[in-house]
Amino acid sequence: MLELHDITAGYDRKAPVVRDASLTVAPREAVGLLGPSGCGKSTLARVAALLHRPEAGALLLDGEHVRRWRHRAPRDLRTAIGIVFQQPRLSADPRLRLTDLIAEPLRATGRRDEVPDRMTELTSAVGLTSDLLDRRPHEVSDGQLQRACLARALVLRPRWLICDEMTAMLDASTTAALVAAVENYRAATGASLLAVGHDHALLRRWCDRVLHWNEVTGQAPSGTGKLPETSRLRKPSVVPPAT
Ligand SMILES: Nc1ncnc2c1ncn2[C@@H]1O[C@H](COP(=O)(O)OP(=O)(O)OP(=O)(O)O)[C@@H](O)[C@H]1O
Repeated sequence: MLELHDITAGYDRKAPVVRDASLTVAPREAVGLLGPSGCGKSTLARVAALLHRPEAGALLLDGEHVRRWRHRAPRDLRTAIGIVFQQPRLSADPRLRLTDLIAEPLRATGRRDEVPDRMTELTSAVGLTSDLLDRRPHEVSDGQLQRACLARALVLRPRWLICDEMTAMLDASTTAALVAAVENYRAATGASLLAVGHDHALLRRWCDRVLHWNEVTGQAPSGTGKLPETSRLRKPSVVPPAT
């Protein structure tokens, strides 16, 4: 279980961008988080991924209170969470070939011997062809680079996966491929998912439950006040190859 309780976080102590946000993601559950641009979704996602220390509130992972963030977070907790960001070019080291980008977390955690097997599994899982693996980020498309970023997020077999607007810049075919890759991974491992985004239709198809920012922060809903309904994704069984 991933639990965020009354999280307050931001970049200026006097003006936090997230105030009293709470949500939980149960084992094997896929939770979608919707909200207007700039409300603080990515900041909350980064708190959940142990990348941003909150000013107040509690994060529990399987009942264990997280007390340290970023490089101070315990390795077993850091490696239990995988995150994929919206803009692959900002999150991928431009000097690394895709093969090194994907394998880097294994090398950083002393698991080099797993690299060959994991590369074979993951490149097939995310639909990356072998000719792309020797290229650097500027030599591939956004969709191909995002596939590599997803493979990197999965390489340590995280128990929780956070997709922060993972498909916002991508076409429908690449979006379907990446969602299918995530769902195939979750079906095989039982991992949980927090998917942040703006696309109501996609999150409602993809996730077991969809929360609006108003619900997470306890603010009064704006507009009609009608909240998204829950429904399940009909999963594509084949990951289309990278284009
Ligand atoms: N590193 C930073 N330093 C200062 N302010 C930041 C930083 N990152 C984000 N912000 C601000 O915090 C607020 C929330 O940003 P955040 O990215 O969490 O929102 P979001 O809901 O994910 O937005 P979007 O849907 O547009 O991606 C915004 O006003 C943004 O300008």
